[in-house]
Amino acid sequence: MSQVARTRGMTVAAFGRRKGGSPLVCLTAYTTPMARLLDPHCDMLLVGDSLGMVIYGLPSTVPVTLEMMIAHGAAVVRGAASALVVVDMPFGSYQESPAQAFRNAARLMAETGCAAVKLEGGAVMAETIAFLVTRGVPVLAHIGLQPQSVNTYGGYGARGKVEDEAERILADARAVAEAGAFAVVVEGVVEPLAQRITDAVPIPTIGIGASAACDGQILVSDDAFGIFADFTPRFVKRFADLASVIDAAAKAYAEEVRARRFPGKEHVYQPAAAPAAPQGGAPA
Ligand SMILES: Nc1nc(=O)c2c([nH]1)NC[C@@H]1CN(c3ccc(C(=O)N[C@@H](CCC(=O)O)C(=O)O)cc3)CN21
Ligand SMILES: CC(C)C(=O)C(=O)O
Ligand SMILES: [Mg+2]
Repeated sequence: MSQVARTRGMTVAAFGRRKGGSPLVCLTAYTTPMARLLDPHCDMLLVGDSLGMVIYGLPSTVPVTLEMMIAHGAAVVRGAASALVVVDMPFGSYQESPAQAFRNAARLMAETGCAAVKLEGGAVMAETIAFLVTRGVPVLAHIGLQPQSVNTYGGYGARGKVEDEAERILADARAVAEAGAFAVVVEGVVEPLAQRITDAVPIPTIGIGASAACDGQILVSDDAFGIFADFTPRFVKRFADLASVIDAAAKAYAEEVRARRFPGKEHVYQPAAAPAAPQGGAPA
């Protein structure tokens, strides 16, 4: 509970003004060292509930807890100097009522120092978004593919392929913008729908699997850097193959340990140098 409000770097207001400008650059981060590395390059760092699948090995984001989001949110805030830090509200922490959402969003903000929270849902969440925003909690909305609803929807397939679903998602975008969300993540929708949404709302659209028509882009950084490969959605581009880098480093370490080449002399603590020969008399 010792986080101080951040007074430099990106604000939600400045983020919102980037609508239609140069694309907003966003990535997920879950740890302090990764936040430090990504911050100079990003407008926003999202502490996504994808951390459940990416770093805890869970089968979906559904079991992720508020405590996990608080611990990782605080870690990312400690590593971020200028990017906006947004923390995902986990499944079950906001769907019950606006009051429940406020209580848990307030904990996320107070205990991590993040600038805003994200929650999944369109028109159904509009009342909750307005309740939070009017009480001091900036909200990033998330529409289209909503991973926390995998059990009701039944999969992670693309959304808005047929016109009636596309119209519902467009109505979701309008509803969250009207409710006061400062921006909206649009996940897994066909390109023409991403374009219609981006044209229809006055807030930035941040796409993931939603084409270059959006005002910005986000990816799970472990996907983009080739660390996570349990599954690879079509929308992921691998900008690095860190899995190979780590594999080669672990192999080299194992070989050197087995050959007793590591640790070397330079890695080993030595006893104090032998004292000079006594000159007679007791030491001072
Ligand atoms: N590592 C990671 N990256 C993500 O983008 C991500 C997570 N985890 N966890 C939370 C959600 C889940 N997401 C997912 C998960 C799987 C697919 C996927 O398998 N997509 C397939 C199509 C699946 C289908 O048609 O049913 C694809 O080919 O894109 C997409 C998004 C996006 N989010
Ligand atoms: C992929 C982004 C949008 C997300 O919600 C997450 O990482 O949990
Ligand atoms: Mg998420």
